[in-house]
Amino acid sequence: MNSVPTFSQPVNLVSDVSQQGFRDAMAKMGAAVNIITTDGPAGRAGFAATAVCSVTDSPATLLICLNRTASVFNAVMENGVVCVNVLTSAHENLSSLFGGKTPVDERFAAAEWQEGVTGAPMLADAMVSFDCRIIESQDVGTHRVLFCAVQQIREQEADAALVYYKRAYHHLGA
Ligand SMILES: NC(=O)C1=CN([C@@H]2O[C@H](COP(=O)(O)OP(=O)(O)OC[C@H]3O[C@@H](n4cnc5c(N)ncnc54)[C@H](O)[C@@H]3O)[C@@H](O)[C@H]2O)C=CC1
Ligand SMILES: Cc1cc2nc3c(=O)[nH]c(=O)nc-3n(C[C@H](O)[C@H](O)[C@H](O)COP(=O)(O)O)c2cc1C
Repeated sequence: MNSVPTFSQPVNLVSDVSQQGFRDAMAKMGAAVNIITTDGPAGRAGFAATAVCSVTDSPATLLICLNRTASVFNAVMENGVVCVNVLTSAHENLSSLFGGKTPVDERFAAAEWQEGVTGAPMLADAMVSFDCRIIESQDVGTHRVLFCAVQQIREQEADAALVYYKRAYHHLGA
């Protein structure tokens, strides 16, 4: 079951750039690290993600690119809600847990969570959390692009952000 509308129009994927060439180039694009969580009828799940960006402020909307082979995929699509938890420098180990093959209960046991308005788990000490409802999605290659309407924002004070750059974690603003 899939509660989020998905546009099936194929996207032109022709490119002369190799997969490895693209990844090597993308490794030079530093990015904030996030833990994306969901909860609802399909259960709790979460994954680490750098492919997150702002779409528009009117109405407040984010996009997330989720690999369709990820273990969280069905839960995210069936629940139709996500919380984007932006990580601080204190969350390096947590990111590794949510980015690997770790069982879901072990991932969530490593931190404290609260419930946002959508029911998705909010990381208690995140830099900022965006609690969202998924309103549209589009498949592109291996990934599904999720368009997410922001329902609630919670911000907190933190010394430094967690950044992923050249295949390693860095602390920004420490
Ligand atoms: N957007 C994504 O799906 C990302 C997935 N990852 C996962 O973490 C693993 C380790 O990543 P790295 O240490 O950075 O080394 P890597 O060489 O596998 O990836 C380098 C960069 O390429 C991009 N990338 C990697 N896999 C991708 C994918 N399937 N689709 C689109 N972009 C992708 C990301 O920007 C990543 O930081 C990756 O192999 C992948 O499984 C990591 C970052 C982003
Ligand atoms: C730093 C980092 C960033 C990641 N960014 C993304 C991302 O933006 N989109 C995505 O689908 N997977 C991303 N991943 C991979 C997922 O977190 C996860 O490892 C992958 O979906 C496999 O998880 P599974 O074992 O639960 O299937 C990233 C992993 C790491 C370590």
